[in-house]
Amino acid sequence: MQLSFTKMHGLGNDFVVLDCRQRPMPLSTQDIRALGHRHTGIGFDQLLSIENAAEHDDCRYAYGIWNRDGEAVGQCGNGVRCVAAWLHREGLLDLDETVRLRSPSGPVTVRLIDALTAAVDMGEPQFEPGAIPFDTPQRAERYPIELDDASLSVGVVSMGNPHAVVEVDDLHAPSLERLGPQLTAHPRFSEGCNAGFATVLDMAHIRLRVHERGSGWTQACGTGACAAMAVLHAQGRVGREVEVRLPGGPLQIAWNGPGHTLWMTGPAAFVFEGKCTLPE
Ligand SMILES: N[C@@H](CCC[C@H](N)C(=O)O)C(=O)O
Repeated sequence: MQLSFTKMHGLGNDFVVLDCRQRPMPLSTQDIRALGHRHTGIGFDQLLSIENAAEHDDCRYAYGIWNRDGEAVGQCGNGVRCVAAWLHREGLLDLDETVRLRSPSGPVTVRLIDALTAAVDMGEPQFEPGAIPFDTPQRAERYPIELDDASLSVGVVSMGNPHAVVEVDDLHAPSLERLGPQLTAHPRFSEGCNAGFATVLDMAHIRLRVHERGSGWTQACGTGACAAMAVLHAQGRVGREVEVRLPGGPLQIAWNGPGHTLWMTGPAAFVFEGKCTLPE
């Protein structure tokens, strides 16, 4: 099978983007794993498909998201900015036009500020444990979680995908290498979670690293940045407009609190166009 693709990234969170407007996404779970492999495939954190929206949908296009491990997921913040930039390059989305796109977890509203910068309405953060899903008898701002050799105090939220957010003093502590994978796979998250480790610099600046479910440590996680801002805002640790700096660079996040949707602004980049042949 011949495959044409676009390699893109958002702050180093890298994607293979497939144009699936004329045919359904052709890859199996095994194909995705093989293509995502950094040594024997193309290499990516997530695969994105760009699809036509269903008839009568008020969204102009739809997109699908798969982690490198082949599992389909609900949302990808860096990915949606890349989808918007790709649609613009194809002449399907104008600058400054506001468009709705259907993600696997529901519609998002996107506006391209320039050809490679998008502002995205990521919806309202969901703190209800059942929405994440997170196993707890009652909702709280922070939950104690026991790992093999550490006890963490964790905030949880869904941005269309599950996130845990932990405040830490040192983002480079060697222990995070162990804690990230353990938290991602903790049994209280029945579908796993994206584990964000955040340092609050002041009310408007956060530093963040995310160990992603299905992809491992990434250079940036857009929904992770939204989740960190939402959790830390709910805890009174940051204000309404925050720069979240990830290893790959900064995202701007704005949220007015419960009852409001959250906006993320950041870049998208094209890397190269490619073709590959998959073994039958
Ligand atoms: N990198 C993404 C998140 C991708 C999905 C995530 N790994 C999950 O399993 O939920 C982002 O930029 O948001």
